[in-house]
Amino acid sequence: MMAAIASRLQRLLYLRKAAQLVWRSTPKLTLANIVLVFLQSVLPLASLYLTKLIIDRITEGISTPQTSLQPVLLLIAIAALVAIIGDGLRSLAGWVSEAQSQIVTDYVQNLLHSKSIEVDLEYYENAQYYDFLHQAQTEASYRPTVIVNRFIQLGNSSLSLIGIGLLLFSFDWAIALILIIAAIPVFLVRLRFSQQLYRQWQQWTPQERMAHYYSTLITQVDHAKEIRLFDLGELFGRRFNTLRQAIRQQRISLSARRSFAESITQSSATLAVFTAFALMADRALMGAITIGSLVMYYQAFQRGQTLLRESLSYLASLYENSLFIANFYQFLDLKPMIVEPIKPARLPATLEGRIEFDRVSFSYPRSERSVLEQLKFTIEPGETIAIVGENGAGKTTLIKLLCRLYDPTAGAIRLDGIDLRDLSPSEIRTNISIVFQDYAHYHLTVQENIGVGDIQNWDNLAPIQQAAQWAKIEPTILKLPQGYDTILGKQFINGEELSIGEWQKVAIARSFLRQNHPILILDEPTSALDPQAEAEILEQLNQLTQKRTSIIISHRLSTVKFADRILVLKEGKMVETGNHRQLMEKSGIYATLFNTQAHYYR
Ligand SMILES: Nc1ncnc2c1ncn2[C@@H]1O[C@H](COP(=O)(O)OP(=O)(O)OP(=O)(O)O)[C@@H](O)[C@H]1O
Repeated sequence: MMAAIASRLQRLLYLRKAAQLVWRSTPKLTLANIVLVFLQSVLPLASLYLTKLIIDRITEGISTPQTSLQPVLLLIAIAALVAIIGDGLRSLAGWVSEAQSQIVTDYVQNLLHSKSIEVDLEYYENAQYYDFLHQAQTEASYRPTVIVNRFIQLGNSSLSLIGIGLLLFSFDWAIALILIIAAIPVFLVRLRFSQQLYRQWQQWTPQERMAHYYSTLITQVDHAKEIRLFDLGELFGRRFNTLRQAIRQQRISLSARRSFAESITQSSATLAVFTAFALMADRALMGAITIGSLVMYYQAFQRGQTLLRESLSYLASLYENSLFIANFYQFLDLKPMIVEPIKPARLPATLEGRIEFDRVSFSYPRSERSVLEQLKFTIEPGETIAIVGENGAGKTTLIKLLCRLYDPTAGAIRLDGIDLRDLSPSEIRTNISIVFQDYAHYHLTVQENIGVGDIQNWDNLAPIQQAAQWAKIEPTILKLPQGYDTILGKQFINGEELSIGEWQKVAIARSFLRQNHPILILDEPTSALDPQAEAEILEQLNQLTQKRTSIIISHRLSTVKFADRILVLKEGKMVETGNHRQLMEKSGIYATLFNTQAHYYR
């Protein structure tokens, strides 16, 4: 009971927040919207009154011969002017509301983007996060504008309703009561179906996302080759249809039930109008009211009914929107675990680059499995360390911890003696230059693709050209139609596709751009390169890593052979350490791996 009340109050709070959001993003247009809707609600009252005056003048004129047409024409002209102004205001209001919703949509999208950047990497490995994101993306872009419009419309229709209600009450309270009673069932039906729609929508989200996933598998370039070669199109298409069919059927069935319930309540409301009409006709026949008044009261009753229905429907819509907007605010409330300490420690102005793993253990969130166990080693400034080990040994995970994308479950990682958890994540990351195993392909120009490695200077072509030369990709770039200005990838017009190895060289160039960063991390940097390119880049690396602390992960033992020290990981534990010669003499895991690889090259 208390929980239900708390959740209702929370929803009211979300409505307020949504209204504030719209106000913050478009104050002028919101004000214009309020004024326009207000004016639009006053005009119908004026035209009602004008209709009464016109009819009364005509009936008077019929009974009094030789009455001039002029006063009636004047009234008709005023009524026409009011109608024209009404049309103009409606068009203007349409434009204002469109402009407002465009701005709010982009504003909301920006909030979603900021939160997506802020949350931990861990959220991206969590299906519930994607459900949240999907719900926020599909609903939040337009709901805040709808909420504000509903508030304004509710305010206005309530104002008009008060006017019409007073008019009807002054005529006959029973008629006013009929008006109210007839509207209540329509309102209750709307509330009930809003709740059902929301509940079902929450259940649909994972299925909708999965259907969307199958659709992207079929339509996106990433899988286009395999879809054709393995003939997967029909299978994925079928799965998409099965999911969509289930959702569609539930939607259609809910919509049918809603329409049926609405038609019943609506018919009773229509019956009420005619009952009221009969009562009014009786009064007119008894001579208690003029024909003009009959028309006015009847129109007032009809208008009052529309207004009341609208007001209640705006209320129901506010309720429905409060349900749907809740997910957006819950998404915005997600808290990153990897945060800036309240008083971050500062790294020395010139970082030495000593890295210390002090009995570091790690399990991924929501997983019992230990990925790293009691890792203890120190990398001295300027040292080049290689990490080897079979697939799944924990090499990339170790790097993710070092970049503070995750925090260790136990133990500590220190940079120049300072625990990473005491440092601001951005300060750690600005000292590291890295090539990830699954580096990104940006469908941007070549210059931008390399420039993202040092975003403060990405306009500066000279260092980018230098990095491209070191990564041995410049000859390829110069052959592209627009050189460094060529867009890479085929997503956009005039885009040029590179080979996988060429893309990898672009990623390497990106990391070379940060040549002043004291720590260099390369996770499988040359996996797609031909032996010649690999040798050239390794040679370059040797020069660039002279004074930097460097970590290289590679399965190609020829790549790691030259490292100062090699760490061998097995199932998250460090099982051997030493330089190439020492490890070969030891005849352990490393020596076996090296000899196996060498055997295949002989
Ligand atoms: N995001 C994740 N959530 C849960 N488990 C993960 C995640 N990423 C990796 N793992 C698990 O952690 C273990 C270590 O993975 P990691 O990527 O560090 O291995 P690796 O040594 O780099 O392997 P490879 O040589 O194949 O690149 C694997 O068993 C993997 O299943």
